[in-house]
Parts: sequence; structure tokens; C-alpha cells
Amino acid sequence: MLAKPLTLSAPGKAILHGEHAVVHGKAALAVALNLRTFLQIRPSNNGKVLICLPNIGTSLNWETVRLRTLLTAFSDGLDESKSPSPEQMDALKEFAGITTGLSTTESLGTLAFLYLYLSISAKYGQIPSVEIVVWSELPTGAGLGSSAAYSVCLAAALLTACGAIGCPLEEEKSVVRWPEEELDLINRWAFRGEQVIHGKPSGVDNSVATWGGVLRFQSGKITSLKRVPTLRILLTNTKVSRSTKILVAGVKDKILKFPAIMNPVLASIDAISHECENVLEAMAESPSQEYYPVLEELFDINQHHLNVIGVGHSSLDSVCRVTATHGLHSKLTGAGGGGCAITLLRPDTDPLMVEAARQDLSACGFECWETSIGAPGICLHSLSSLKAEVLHVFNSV
Ligand SMILES: Nc1ncnc2c1ncn2[C@@H]1O[C@H](COP(=O)(O)OP(=O)(O)O)[C@@H](O)[C@H]1O
Ligand SMILES: C[C@@](O)(CCOP(=O)(O)O)CC(=O)O
Ligand SMILES: [Mg+2]
Repeated sequence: MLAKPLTLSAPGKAILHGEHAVVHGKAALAVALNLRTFLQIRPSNNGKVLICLPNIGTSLNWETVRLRTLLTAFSDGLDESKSPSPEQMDALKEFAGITTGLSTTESLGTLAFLYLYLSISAKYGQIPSVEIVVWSELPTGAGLGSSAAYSVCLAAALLTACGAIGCPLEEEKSVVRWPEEELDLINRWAFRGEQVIHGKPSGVDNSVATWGGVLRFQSGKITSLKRVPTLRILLTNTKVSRSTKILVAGVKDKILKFPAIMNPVLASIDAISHECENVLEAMAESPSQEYYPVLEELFDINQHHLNVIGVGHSSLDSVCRVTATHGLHSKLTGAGGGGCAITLLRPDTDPLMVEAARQDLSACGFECWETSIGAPGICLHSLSSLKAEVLHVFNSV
């Protein structure tokens, strides 16, 4: 099906409000970042499937005839809204030898790939021999949705390779996107990849990676915010590693243990997301400095709530404390437990103050950078439009 190599990319995300609560049916507001995961898929004629993941130092390959033996176990889930079953995951773990030594990071990335490859192959009756390289500008396991960007790229590439969606790349265009119904299909398959990596994802991360921009997400309903103000955000990576899957499971346990205490906290986080959305709309309507204290206060309140539900970390407390000494407000973003925090900057925040905050954060061993928000979702790239750094990765593996 695949006639020539294709290169595609999907963005990471930052959650402004609603992480974790969104897993329990509350609203979240999320923005696509200008940090992306890139995937190149090439047709191959050696009867093998190769996946190379330079970010996690993994390169694996399998004969398609061996993969074919697993197809029947995946053909019962031909509906893309079905979830991976424990039996399917056990079969994949055994096949990939995961009991014998791959780390969690490597194993989840590999399992998500095998799961999507086999499920999409079973559904569309193709078992393509391909080479796939995935490389990301995003730190993995840091709260910026690397798992979703990875799943969205894999779903789009495999659906294209199996002929389930078209390849809309026109020679003269440098970047193109799929039509809406194909984006919807990509998003639904990517959600299944996220299920392998997260256990019980809400779907917000794969939705942002697919659709891009700024979204409200609640119980599977995706609403693109059409008019949003330009927000300046400082991202800080504490470099404390954590796993979304474990943190999401921990919150569930806490809710089961203390429902009367935790449910009001989730309801309050929901109210914060709605309040923030109203403020963003009002800001887009009539820009004014008066809204910033409200946005800052919402960051502070939500950060306390996230500590209450057990996803804080001393490194994240440090980010909040250090930025507060410069008059700035921060909260964790994504699953927490380490990973990244976001700090709101005002349009007129003095660059010297931002620099001073950055230096203090770097002195704590953190890495920080200012980012723009509202990047486009999954898209196909012509080779000539790729940055030299990305081309270098693809040419060297
Ligand atoms: N570029 C990548 N290459 C390989 N695996 C990846 C890549 N990006 C993400 N992953 C997988 O996603 C996992 C991280 O997902 P998660 O814990 O949800 O954190 P986050 O989504 O915040 O980065 C990694 O351990 C890895 O298995
Ligand atoms: C905690 C959660 O709300 C976001 C997780 O984001 P990340 O994997 O930490 O980037 C989980 C989810 O929505 O699936
Ligand atoms: Mg994730």
C-alpha cells in the first residue's frame, strides 16, 4: 500500500486545568505545544517490521510471518472503540519477551506499537513490511503528552500503510492535514495506544495531539476554543521521572478510599476549568491586564488541589516557590509526581524578571523554556519542509 516514505508529526500538550479530574468525567483545558514527535515510515521488501525509537534507545524488528501468527488474537477487537484486553497484552508481552528484561519505558512504547500494528492489520487485512523511526522533541514521561503524540503518530502511519486513510500529501505543499473524518479515526485508534501506555486515559492528550490548537475536553467531547488570547507560558521540567499510569491509578485509589473528601476536590477542579475558559473567552473578546490576576489565582488554587489528590512532588513545590519569589504563579501540568510545571507570564512581564526566574530554576537543576501554544495537530510533511535536526535523525538510523 505504501509507495514511498512518509514523514508525519504530532504535538505535545500542556494541560492548563483539569488533569486527573478529566479521567473522572470532569472538564480539562489543554493546549498543543510547539514541541513535536516526528515519525518516518518507509516501505520495506525484506518481510520484516522494524521500529526504531532513538529517544529510548530501542530498535526492534520482527518477521511479518511471525506477527501473522498473532493476528487472530487481535481480530476480535475489530472495532476501534474496543479496549486492549488483558489476554491481548499478555500475548504481546510473551511475544516481545517483555518479562525478560525490557524496562517499563521500553516495554510500554513497544507494546503500544505492537498492539496498534496488529489491531490495525487485523482490521484492514494488511500486514505491511515497513520500517518506522519515531523521534521526539518532547521529554518522555514528563507530563507533556509524549505518549499521546507517539500514539497519534503511530496510528496515522499504520492506518495510512494499511490503506485505511488516504495520503493527502501534494508535492507542492510542505505540510498537509487529513480530512476531519480521517482525523477522527486516527484519534480513536491513538486512544487505544494511550490505553496501553496509561491504563485508563481520558483521551484529552490524544485529542490535542490529533486536533491541535486549544481544546476543552470532557467525557470524550472535544470542543476547539476558536478565540483564545495569546498566552505566554514558561515550561519547567523538574527532570523527576514518573509514570502517568501509576499516578492515575493512585488517584483512583484515593477516590475509592475517601470519596466524600475527594469528589468535592474534583468538582472544584472542574469549576476551575470552566472559570478559566470563561476568562480566556472574555480576554479574547476584549484584551485587558485585569484578567491576569484571576488566571494566576486559578493556577494557585488548582496546584493546591493537585497536591490534595496526591500528585504533587517536592520538586514541583520548589518550582512554585522559586517562581513566586519573582511574582509568578505556577502549577504542575500533566500527571504530576515530578515532570513539568507551567508558569503563567503576563504579556508585559519584564524579560529580566523571566531571566532571573529561569536562572533560579536552573540552579535547582531544572530545565526551562518559554513556549508558544496552539500548534497544529497531526500532519504530513514534505521532506524539504523538515528541520535539519529531524532530517539528521531520520538519515542516521
Ligand atoms: N518518542 C518516543 N519513543 C518511544 N516511546 C515513547 C516516545 N514517547 C513516548 N513514549 C512512551 O510513552 C511513555 C511516557 O508516557 P507517560 O508516562 O504517559 O508520560 P508523558 O505522556 O507525559 O510523556 C514512555 O515511557 C514510552 O513508553
Ligand atoms: C493525568 C492525565 O489527566 C494527563 C496525563 O498526561 P501526561 O501523560 O502526564 O502527559 C491523564 C489523562 O487525562 O489520561
Ligand atoms: Mg502520557
